[in-house]
Amino acid sequence: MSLPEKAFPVSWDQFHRDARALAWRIAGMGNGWKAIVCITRGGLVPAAIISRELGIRVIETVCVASYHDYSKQGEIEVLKEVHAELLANDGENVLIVDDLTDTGKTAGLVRAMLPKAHFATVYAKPKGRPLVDTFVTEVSQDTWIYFPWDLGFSYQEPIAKDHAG
Ligand SMILES: O=P(O)(O)OC[C@H]1O[C@H](OP(=O)(O)OP(=O)(O)O)[C@H](O)[C@@H]1O
Ligand code: HPA
Ligand SMILES: [Mg+2]
Repeated sequence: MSLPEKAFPVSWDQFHRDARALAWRIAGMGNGWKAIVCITRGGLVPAAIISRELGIRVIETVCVASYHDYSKQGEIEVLKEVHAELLANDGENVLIVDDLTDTGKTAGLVRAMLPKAHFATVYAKPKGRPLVDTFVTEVSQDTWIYFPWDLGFSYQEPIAKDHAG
């Protein structure tokens, strides 16, 4: 992946609102969820917010890592699988939660484990979008989303400084 051109920084407040908006969308689909499977680590924060909003108290993890270096995707590694009990019935009534889908590789991998689960992310880029069922905000493929847990305060160059046209 080449270095993304645009930056989309997200504050805690904005992330909380967007994750809650995702919970509202999922709430409209009924309340038969038997568990959330969150994709660590990014899925942990939206899973906590959705769990609180929808009263889903069984939370499982699938531990996946692929971006070892900032913005560079390596081999996807599954560090921990989903518990066998949730794999039964192909993940029916299971809600998979992640912070975003980018190339869709992570979503594709986890979807294959739980083909009947509902896949929800807060943000989606065009390549990953077809792999998720519900999301809140789409950002372009050449944008890097900066999550509040990765950020500190720093000076920002004006957008027009190096931007021709
Ligand atoms: O659609 P993709 O191109 O597969 O990228 C999306 C995945 O990348 C990030 O996770 P990452 O592997 O960086 O691990 P992390 O959640 O621990 O930060 C993000 O949280 C998604 O899970
Ligand atoms: N932001 C943060 N983590 C990511 C992204 C992104 O845009 N794409 C894949 N992992
Ligand atoms: Mg992740």
